[in-house]
Amino acid sequence: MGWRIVVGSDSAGADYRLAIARDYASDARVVSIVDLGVPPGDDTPYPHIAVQAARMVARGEADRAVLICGTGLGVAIAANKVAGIRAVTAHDSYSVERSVLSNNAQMLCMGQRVIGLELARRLAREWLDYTFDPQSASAPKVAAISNYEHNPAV
Ligand SMILES: O=C[C@H](O)[C@H](O)COP(=O)(O)O
Repeated sequence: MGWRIVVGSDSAGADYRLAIARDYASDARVVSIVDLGVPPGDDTPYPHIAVQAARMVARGEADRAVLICGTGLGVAIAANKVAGIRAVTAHDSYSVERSVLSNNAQMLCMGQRVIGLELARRLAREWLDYTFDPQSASAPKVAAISNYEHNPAV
């Protein structure tokens, strides 16, 4: 299987987003990349990019998304407003691994003002090594998250 990836950022994350998109363009595991922007200097607020990316993943038009902003926080908060989305901010290798194996997260968010470019590129690359195991002990916990989405009053 090849990954269908969407990338997006606000202006504060544009440089890292472009670098990661370039890496994915030469990664044999990636079959398609949609770049939602924005260019450096564009003042589009990060929630609009994050929700656009999240909706693409939720609709099944992309498998995974990488979002970059200044901290990686705002894009994750915004993306998680979309039903079915599990977006995480992760800046270390172990968290990136567990975000998939424990949480089945489809969206990785990082902060251009928080970590170095080479680490961000490495984490974006490592992230594609992992797939969630629906038979794992983590699966019922992820299902419990989804149940709160479907039954918010419970
Ligand atoms: O989480 C938000 C991001 O870091 C964004 O790039 C910058 O947001 P701010 O301009 O509101 O600090």
